[in-house]
Amino acid sequence: MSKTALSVNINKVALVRNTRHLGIPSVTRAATLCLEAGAHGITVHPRPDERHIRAADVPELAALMKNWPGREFNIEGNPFQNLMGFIRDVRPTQCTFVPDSEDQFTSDHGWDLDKDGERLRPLIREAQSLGVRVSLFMDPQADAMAAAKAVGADRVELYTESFASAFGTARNDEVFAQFAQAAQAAAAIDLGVNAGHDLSRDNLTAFLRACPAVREVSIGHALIADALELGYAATVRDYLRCMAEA
Ligand SMILES: CC(=O)[C@@H](O)[C@H](O)COP(=O)(O)O
Ligand SMILES: NCC(=O)COP(=O)(O)O
Repeated sequence: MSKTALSVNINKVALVRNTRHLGIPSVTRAATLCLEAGAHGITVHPRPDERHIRAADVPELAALMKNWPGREFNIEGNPFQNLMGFIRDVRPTQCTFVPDSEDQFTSDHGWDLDKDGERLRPLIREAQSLGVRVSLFMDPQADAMAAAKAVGADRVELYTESFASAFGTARNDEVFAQFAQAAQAAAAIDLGVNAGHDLSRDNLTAFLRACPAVREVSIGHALIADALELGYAATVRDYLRCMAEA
């Protein structure tokens, strides 16, 4: 069994649902099937434009998660936009602060803490005072980990797109080393490390071998694409197998 938790991001289930007014596929049913198959948590990123997860999904998922003690609900978003309202209302296990603009195509960079650290600090403290763990979405820069710790974060989430796109290419080793160094720098100062973005069945085992200290991976796009072919249960079990092989 892997030491790392798998949190399934179900944004893309909502994306398909939103193209009709029929309520299918259901995000709560998707979450239930993933949890039944052994996923350790569920992640959503309710963007202000509600292109996939809608505000109304969040309390429904929070209520569902109460039936799964020990499993984690992670809400991602920008705390200067709509995220803090969700945190105050449903108090998830974890929130991940992401510096996306309102119309961002998808997340594509981590925080610049020189610029935003001081305005994040009170929001981090507020979330923690509500019992919510705070993770900061960060680029894989070892020298930025101390600043994440200094503003009060419990964890960082390393933005893994560059890992996924370098995987198996000439840049493979250089980028692996960059992630390993960032994860080690965080662990050395007792800052928990999560990771996510474009992780898949192809690159997940290699990622966790390079960064064994990672506490949680959140995976959505590739996992839901696999689930269209294999079903949620077989897909989740296969991701857990990839993690166990690391
Ligand atoms: C924070 C992050 O890494 C994202 O992967 C995100 O949650 C995905 O967002 P979309 O599903 O809207 O692309
Ligand atoms: N935090 C990353 C996440 O939740 C899912 O990212 P992706 O697998 O959809 O790229």
